Amino acid sequence: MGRTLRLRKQRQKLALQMQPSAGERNSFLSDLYKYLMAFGWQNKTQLTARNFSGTGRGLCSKTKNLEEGEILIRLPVRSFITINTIENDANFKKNFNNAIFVKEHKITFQTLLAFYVLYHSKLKGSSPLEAYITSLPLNFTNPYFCPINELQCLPEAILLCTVKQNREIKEAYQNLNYIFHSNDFEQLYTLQDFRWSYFVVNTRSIHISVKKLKCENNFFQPIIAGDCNMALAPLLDLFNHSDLVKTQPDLIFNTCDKKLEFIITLEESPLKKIKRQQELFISYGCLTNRKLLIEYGFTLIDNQHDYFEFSSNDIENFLRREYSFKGQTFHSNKFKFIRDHNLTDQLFIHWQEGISHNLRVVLHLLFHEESHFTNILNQIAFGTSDNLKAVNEEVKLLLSFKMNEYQICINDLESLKSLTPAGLVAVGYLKESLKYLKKCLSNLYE
Ligand SMILES: C[S@@+](CC[C@H](N)C(=O)[O-])C[C@H]1O[C@@H](n2cnc3c(N)ncnc32)[C@H](O)[C@@H]1O
Repeated sequence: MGRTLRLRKQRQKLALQMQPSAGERNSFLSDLYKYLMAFGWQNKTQLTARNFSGTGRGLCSKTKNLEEGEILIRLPVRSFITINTIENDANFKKNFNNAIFVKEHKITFQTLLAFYVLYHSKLKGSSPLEAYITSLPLNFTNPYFCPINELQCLPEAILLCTVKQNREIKEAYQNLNYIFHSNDFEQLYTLQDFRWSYFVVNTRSIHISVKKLKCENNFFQPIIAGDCNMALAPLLDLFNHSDLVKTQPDLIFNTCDKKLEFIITLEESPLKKIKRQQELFISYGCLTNRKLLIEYGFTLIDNQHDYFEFSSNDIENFLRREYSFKGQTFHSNKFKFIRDHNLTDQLFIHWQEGISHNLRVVLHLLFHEESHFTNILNQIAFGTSDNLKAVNEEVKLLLSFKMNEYQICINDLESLKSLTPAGLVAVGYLKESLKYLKKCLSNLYE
């Protein structure tokens, strides 16, 4: 069997495995409805969950056609898991002794929220959040979940992001172990389990202003680094993302029951009318495919918000390995200047808008500036952009260099015997990036 056919079959098999069987399908929904209705929720838009081809599980309206300007979902904020939920959970708080909270072991609210989900997932039938916990996915497809042999095939920039996530997760877990009041912490809550709950929060949390929540207790306040403007929102977190829609989240005060409500309005959609049973999307923000891959474990085809970012390592590798620069030397003062002035931030290319200002400056300084004296470099970098020479030829070489690297990554991944769901998603990202780089390159030749 050819490699492409084998991979296609593998992809189809995995897609089937990831789909719940007929019996399991949406069995969580009725309990989730009951959970929400206990807080006064009315399913005004008749939302239901379904499996959609291409995006997996998502939401649609069972009976209503919806259009721009309409509210997609309206939920009572009391049904969310917020800092208030945690602060008001006396049983949960019993596991902590806030007298030993020290600044060396501070945790982010994301960590506390992730641990709260994990804690409730272990309570099984006795958790008031059981209906919500049951609605959560068991697996994720972020590159973080790629096994070593797949990770080794990924581009350095992706690998570095997963290394960073790993460091943050381990540090968070150690800090939780320190503040949790039991010697059995690691047996009760394994690092493996914590990874799951960490990604539950990473892929599903929403932003909510803590000021509007009016926090009554502050037991955890001394141990939290940063703000608590984050929440888990049952049902709402079943909406998939689209780059083509514009949605507006709002926190409003319902004058009838005098309670806070969270609503999402559909502001713009390419489909003016979304028919019943058709998938409803929200926007998670203007996110690039790299961000979607790292944080959410998926990518979009022809993502409207995409651009391609280069790191300082990319530029260094390009100078070191590009064949046509063999024998060429680049003065170390230029590198120092570029680093010291943070010119390696925001090095990107957009297929229509071209390269970012910083990328233009960096390529000019490296390839077109004869002087290496700081005052001259300063004048060029921070003077008018008329001083900058055209760098099209260097950009073409940089794009070809990067395309070659991505093609090698794809070949390496596809030559593995089998790929995990996370590996398959990573291949999809690489192919989409390659397509994007080709589009940028062909624009330069026009
Ligand atoms: C907030 S949840 C949305 C509901 C999720 N599909 C579920 O079954 O629970 C976010 C996750 O959904 C998936 N997702 C969201 N939008 C997607 C899209 N356009 N295509 C593919 N997967 C998507 C990703 O796995 C992401 O991490």
